[in-house]
Amino acid sequence: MMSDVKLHPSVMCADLVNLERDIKRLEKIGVDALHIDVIDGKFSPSMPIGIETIARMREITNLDFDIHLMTCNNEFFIGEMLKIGVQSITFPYETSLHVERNINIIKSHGVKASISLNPATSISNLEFIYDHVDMITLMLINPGFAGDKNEGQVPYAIEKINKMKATLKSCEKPPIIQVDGRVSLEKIPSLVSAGAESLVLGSTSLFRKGYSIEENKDEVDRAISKGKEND
Ligand SMILES: O=C(CO)[C@H](O)[C@H](O)COP(=O)(O)O
Repeated sequence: MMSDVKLHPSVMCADLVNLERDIKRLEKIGVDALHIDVIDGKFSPSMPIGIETIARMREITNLDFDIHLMTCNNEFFIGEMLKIGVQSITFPYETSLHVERNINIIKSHGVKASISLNPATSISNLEFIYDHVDMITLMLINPGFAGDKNEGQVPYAIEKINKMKATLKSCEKPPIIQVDGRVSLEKIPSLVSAGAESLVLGSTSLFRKGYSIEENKDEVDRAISKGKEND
C-alpha cells in the first residue's frame, strides 16, 4: 500500500547480530529510510549503534539514512555522519548551543536538517527556525531506550502534535512532523490523524516480537489507513 506517511524503522530495534539480514528485509517490504539512533551514553545511558557500524551499513544498502543524534557533542557527531554519507541528520535541541549553525553545516552538505525535542521541551523554542528545518522529531518518550511494552509514552503526545501542526500552518514550506518512541500499532491511528507524517517504527510495531517484519508491516499499513480515515 502506498501512503504519504513515511515509514522509518528504528535500527536499534532490529536484530543487531543479524543486521544485514534485517536491512535486506526492510528493503524488500518498502520503507522510506532507516532511522539510526546515535546515542553517546551521556545524553542517554545507552550506546546501541556505533559510528563504525553505521559506516559498514552504508556499504550494504542504498536506503536513505535518517540519523538521529542523541548526543551532547553534536558538532562532532554531525561531522562523522557527514563523512559517512547520510541523507538526513536530526540533532537534539537540548544539547545544542548553536542550533542555527548546526542546521547550516548539515544543509551545506546537501543533507536534510532536522531537530528533535524531548517530551518536556516546548515547541515554542523553534519559533524562528521552522522555515529552516526539513523535519521536527517529537520525542514521545524520554529518549534512550526502545521498549516492547505499550507504555512510557507521555500523555500529552497528541496535544503536542496538534499544537505543532497548528503552528506550522503559517510556514511557507512546513517541516515534516516525525514522532519517535513507542509508536505502537494501537497508537498509530491517533498519531496519524493528529498530524504525524513520519513514524519511527520500533518494538511495538514493525519489530513486534512473535511476528515477522512482513506481517508487522501489513499491520502498520492498516493502522495508518485507520488514522487517515479519522483525519
Ligand atoms: O528513539 C528511540 C529510543 O530513544 C527509538 O528509536 C525508539 O524508542 C524506537 O523504539 P520503540 O518504538 O521500541 O520505543
